[in-house]
Amino acid sequence: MMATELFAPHRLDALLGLRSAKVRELAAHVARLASDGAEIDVGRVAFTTILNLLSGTIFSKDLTSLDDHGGSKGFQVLVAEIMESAGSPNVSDFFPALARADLQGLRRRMAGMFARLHAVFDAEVDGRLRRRREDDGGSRKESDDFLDVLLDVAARDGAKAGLDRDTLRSLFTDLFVAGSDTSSSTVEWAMAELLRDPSSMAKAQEELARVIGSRRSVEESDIDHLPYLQAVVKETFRLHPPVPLLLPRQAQATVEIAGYTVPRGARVLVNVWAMGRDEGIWRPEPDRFMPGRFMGSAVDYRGGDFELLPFGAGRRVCPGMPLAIRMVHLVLATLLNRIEWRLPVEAERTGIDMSEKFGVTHSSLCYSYTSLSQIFIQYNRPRFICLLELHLAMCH
Ligand code: HEM
Repeated sequence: MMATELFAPHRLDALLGLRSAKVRELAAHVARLASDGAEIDVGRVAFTTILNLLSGTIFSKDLTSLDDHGGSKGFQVLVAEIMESAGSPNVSDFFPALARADLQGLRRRMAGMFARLHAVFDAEVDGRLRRRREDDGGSRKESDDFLDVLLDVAARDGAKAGLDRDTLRSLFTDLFVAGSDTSSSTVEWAMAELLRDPSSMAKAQEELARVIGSRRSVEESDIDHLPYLQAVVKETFRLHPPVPLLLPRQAQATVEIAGYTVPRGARVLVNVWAMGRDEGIWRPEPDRFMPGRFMGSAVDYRGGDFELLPFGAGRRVCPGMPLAIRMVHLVLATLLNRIEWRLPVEAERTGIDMSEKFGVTHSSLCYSYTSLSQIFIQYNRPRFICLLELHLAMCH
């Protein structure tokens, strides 16, 4: 259903105007901060914008705001907290016998956070059902967003559709948790890499100036005409895949792969982080950010080229990929279009801290025309490498 209904091109196209409005707000927000001489927290504005792009697509509504007034931050803070807890190493994953004891209290904390998140979703569903009842006995469509599609299917197929309240809650939770930090951290890594590499930054901005001209806002239809921007996104996925080990798999049968025996029932982690830096594949300088390596190359990230798999591949490939690709290019292009970025004096002197942090963490990277304060981003490299070696050692 995700592939055929929710993320189908016609559905995403139908909500194109809504996403366009969100990135226009982002452009205006950044311009306002810049004219005030304020610092711009790239991680925060990207995260907020992506959350609203998602909530627009799902509920036709903003669930947070770029401006800090009012209580609009609640939802954003909640999603960020869930990401952080979900990404924390959990002793129970490695010693299932201890799971019931919930030694770190993670399960208890997550349950509380999910209850708050579900209350937000319940309010959206209840409100929509009420309005649909008021409109022509429930037959009129409100907006063609994901919620309408799901309620239409539930109304048409009844219990057969399997879309009861619990399922809707889980589905929305999956979409927000899986779709927000992954997309916004990609934008943030791309900006960090471009700031460290002025010649790539200049190329991306020249291309935007050529293609977008004097228009203030970038549209999704422009993306096809921005090959260098696309190369920047590919190079960012190669070096900084937001899900570095994909989702765990379990071997259904004992198989031999590259000289290793993977026994039936073994849990297998695919280390796309290491694959993206494999010097046998990525020559020259696999650790260096060089978007130009993708210019004129047919290698793509949609699951067909096994050297670049930020969205996974096969039956469990990320279902949100069509939306993620649109959002990441759109937000990145909006931040780069007609804006001259510079690091703050201090960061200019010390360099950007590009170290990675364990967990699915809402990162914070601040820039302005004149300043950047800090950066802390995901995933601890050594830990992931150790984990993979441990698994291979266990399987061998
Ligand atoms: C740059 C952005 C994104 C990246 C890199 C990404 C990557 C991934 C990866 C690697 C997986 C696991 C696939 C596998 O193990 O083979 C996954 C699963 C998933 N993604 Fe994404 N994702 C992104 C954005 C999104 C968005 C925007 C949504 C929805 C709004 C989304 C929804 C999901 C869901 C629901 C799953 C779980 C699918 C399942 O259980 O099989 N993702 N994603």
